[in-house]
Amino acid sequence: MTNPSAGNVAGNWQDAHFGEQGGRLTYGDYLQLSGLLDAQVPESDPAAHDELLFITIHQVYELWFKLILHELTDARDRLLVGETYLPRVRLERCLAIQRVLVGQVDVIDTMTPQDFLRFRNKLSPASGFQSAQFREIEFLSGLKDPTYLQRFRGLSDLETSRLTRRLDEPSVWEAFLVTLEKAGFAVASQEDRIASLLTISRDREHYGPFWDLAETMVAHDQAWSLWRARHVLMAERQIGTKAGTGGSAGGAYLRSRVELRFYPELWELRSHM
Ligand code: HEM
Ligand SMILES: N[C@@H](CC(=O)c1ccccc1NC=O)C(=O)O
Repeated sequence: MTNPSAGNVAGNWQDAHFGEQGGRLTYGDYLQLSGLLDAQVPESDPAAHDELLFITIHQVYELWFKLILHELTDARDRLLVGETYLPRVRLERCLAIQRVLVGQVDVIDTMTPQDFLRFRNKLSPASGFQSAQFREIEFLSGLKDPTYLQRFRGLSDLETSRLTRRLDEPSVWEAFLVTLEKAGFAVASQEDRIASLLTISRDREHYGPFWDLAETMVAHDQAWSLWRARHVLMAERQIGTKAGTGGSAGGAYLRSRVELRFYPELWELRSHM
């Protein structure tokens, strides 16, 4: 049996010229696709087949990095005024994105070392070490490393000013401490902070929002380390023990970075429970 209203829906859809109801905005304009899809420019000539994959995956990473910065900045700003609910929501979104960041390594793993070597020599001295947004995420999360600005001299003026700003402004960790302080917890010394966090951990009925927030921060931290660990395997699968295009020892350098933490005191807390 036919459904008369279904026929109407189809008829209305055609009559209305769906997507052309008089407005001028199109999908392509809204998403600036002409610029976006024009921005994959291989260095190899003739182009090595897998270079498009390599460029695309890095661009996708940088877009997700931009969104993570947007979320973390808002989480930090809200923590500074004592909020806990939306900061946790923002961090949960970062976490979902970070799982995607780890998952999409599978796409790079479809490239063989032979195919990577067809264009790798064109990349030097560039490397992921130069990703300013990656470093901004680290600074904003809580892992501030002022020596990065000296170690990497090829930053653009804009990148330098953004990174300097991230070093100067409060990190998510510093803002978390502001929130705890506003709620009456002592945060001046590491001893104070561990004691405060222990109090929170022992009375979740009372301090649930603080506990949940701290756990989401641990998850954000953990997911970043998982990406680092996955990146070591990605790199060694491609280049073994060779030095990196960026001038580091390669896999050995990357492995030394896996143990870095955004929130060492939240991990330390576990030992005191
Ligand atoms: C074929 C795949 C890849 C290889 C072989 C590789 C290799 C390396 C190596 C050897 C380094 C150390 C710096 C150097 O001396 O070059 C490095 C750093 C880095 N790479 Fe990759 N990488 C790959 C893919 C990616 C992807 C897809 C991303 C995503 C953005 C990325 C992001 C980074 C970042 C952020 C660093 C700096 C890490 C730090 O200083 O803690 N890499 N990579
Ligand atoms: N550092 C890598 C090359 C590489 O992966 C790369 C090169 C240019 C821009 C981004 C890169 N991605 C991560 O390091 C290598 O040594 O093979």
